[in-house]
Amino acid sequence: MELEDKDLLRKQAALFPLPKGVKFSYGTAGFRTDAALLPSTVFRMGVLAALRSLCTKRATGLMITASHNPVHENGVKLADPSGGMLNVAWEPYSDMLANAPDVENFLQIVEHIVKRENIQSANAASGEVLLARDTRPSGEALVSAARQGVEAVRGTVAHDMGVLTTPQLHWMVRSFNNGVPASESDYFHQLSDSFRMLVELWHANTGDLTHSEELIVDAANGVGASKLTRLQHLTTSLGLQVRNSGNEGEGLLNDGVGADFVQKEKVLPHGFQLPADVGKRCASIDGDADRLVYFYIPEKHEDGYSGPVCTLHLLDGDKIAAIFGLFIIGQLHILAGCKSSVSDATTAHKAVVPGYGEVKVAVVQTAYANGASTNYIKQVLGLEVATTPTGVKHLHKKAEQYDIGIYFEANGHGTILFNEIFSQWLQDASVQQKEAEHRQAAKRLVAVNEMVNQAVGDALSGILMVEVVLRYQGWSVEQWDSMYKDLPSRQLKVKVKDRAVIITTPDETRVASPSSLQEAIDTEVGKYKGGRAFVRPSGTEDVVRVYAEASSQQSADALAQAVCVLVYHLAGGVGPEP
Ligand SMILES: CC(=O)N[C@H]1[C@@H](OP(=O)(O)O)O[C@H](CO)[C@@H](O)[C@@H]1O
Ligand SMILES: [Mg+2]
Repeated sequence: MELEDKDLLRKQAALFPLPKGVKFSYGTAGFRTDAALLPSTVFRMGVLAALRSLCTKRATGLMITASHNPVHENGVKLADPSGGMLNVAWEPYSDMLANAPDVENFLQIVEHIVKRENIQSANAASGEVLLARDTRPSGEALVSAARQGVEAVRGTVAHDMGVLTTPQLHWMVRSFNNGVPASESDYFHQLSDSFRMLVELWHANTGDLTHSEELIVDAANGVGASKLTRLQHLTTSLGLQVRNSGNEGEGLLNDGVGADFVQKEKVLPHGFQLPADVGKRCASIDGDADRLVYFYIPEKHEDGYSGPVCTLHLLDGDKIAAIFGLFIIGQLHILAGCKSSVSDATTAHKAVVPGYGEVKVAVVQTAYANGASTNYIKQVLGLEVATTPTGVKHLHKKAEQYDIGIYFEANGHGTILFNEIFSQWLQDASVQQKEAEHRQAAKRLVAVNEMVNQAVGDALSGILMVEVVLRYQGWSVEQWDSMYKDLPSRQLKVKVKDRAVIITTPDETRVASPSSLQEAIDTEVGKYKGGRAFVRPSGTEDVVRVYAEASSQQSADALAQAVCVLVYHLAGGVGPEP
């Protein structure tokens, strides 16, 4: 690095001293903590985003959000030039920079990165970083810290894209680097145009539009609310009612609302009532609108269990993956000339499409996927299921290995990826195929590729896709729910002194250390019919997560509770015994 570059960095970095006694970790999805502790981290991530841009000679992204965490927290995530998450090989740099104790140490790490990645210093503006934030009050000051970080690296400029959802920023980075229109308004038009196209193409299908009721969306009092409203203005045939918009009197961001709350607690979010909302099709998105789950309040409870679980029926990321898989395989069958229709998935098998060959399709899940979804996707849809560790960066990478990769975490974060060669083939097929039916199936898949965010999981495009498939199927939310019945499950958290003492196997289903903990879990699981349980340290919260499945809800609850007690005793629990 040249002397003047160093001087500029040194001067700017001195404005953002590291808070005392805090250790930062990039974790599953970027840094998250109390907003007051973050200016130095965000400044330093601005520097890293700039270096990554100079290194790749393409734009990168920096998002200020703490997703589903409470409103006083904030965080920072970086987007790679592809629009995906920061390249994992660069994650160690982010940890090193964020924890550098003083300015000189920070400069040394920057120099190390510059040297190792062979980054040439630039005079003209050759690096670009797109910045955005969610609606948190601390966001504006943190974007300013990020901008100062970006611009402390000579040769890079920051573009403040304003208040956006996380997936919008990722989409913009990807589009910008692909040289296609990349503004927020382009995003909305791309989504709404492809939705309209899919609705038009539905008329050619055998499905019947039996539900015309509007969808009610819990927007977590977050950034997704205003974006959904905007989307709805452009997409008139999408009946939508947005609740928990963050308007006065509607409550705080993520407080008893949003996809994370609904999926983990399985209770109704604020703003939804009995009996007024019984039977309605509802959805929840999270604080930065990258997660989506659906739910409804059933007319009556069939299982007689009076725990909190009965309050709503949840259609989580697994069920979204299942309905997406059903649609995709249905269209591929049309292209392959199979007789089975979209609504007859029982005959599903590998799709061999004339002119292309076998289309490789898979659903990618994590250990948190409900066992019943995995069985359904494999056995009924006939699709391959691949498994990765927690965190969309892992799922996304795996999904890229297929012609069509559908990935979802149970919590509702996921999307459908199309590989470039296959998507080009589909575009050609949509005009060149001899049969009108085949051209239409190809057109539908082209529209899905356009509509569903190719950079990251996106609750807005996810809603459009679910609504399209429900129309094609002529299904109500209850009919969708009945694709398969979830195995009863329970997810809990345990506080321990240092969650890093728990080391899991790469697939996260077993504890490698301390080994006494895995032995104790095995013994406990053995007591329950159809039992399954695993624990892992969270990458976003200071807790150990416990997951359990069993043949009844009472058993799943009891198994999860028993495993919590084991973690508490064998991995250094703090506070009262769970
Ligand atoms: C069990 C669970 O839901 N874990 C979530 C959560 O990660 P943890 O590492 O479990 O805290 O937040 C991640 C980021 O949003 C998300 O990708 C992941 O699925
Ligand atoms: Mg989120």
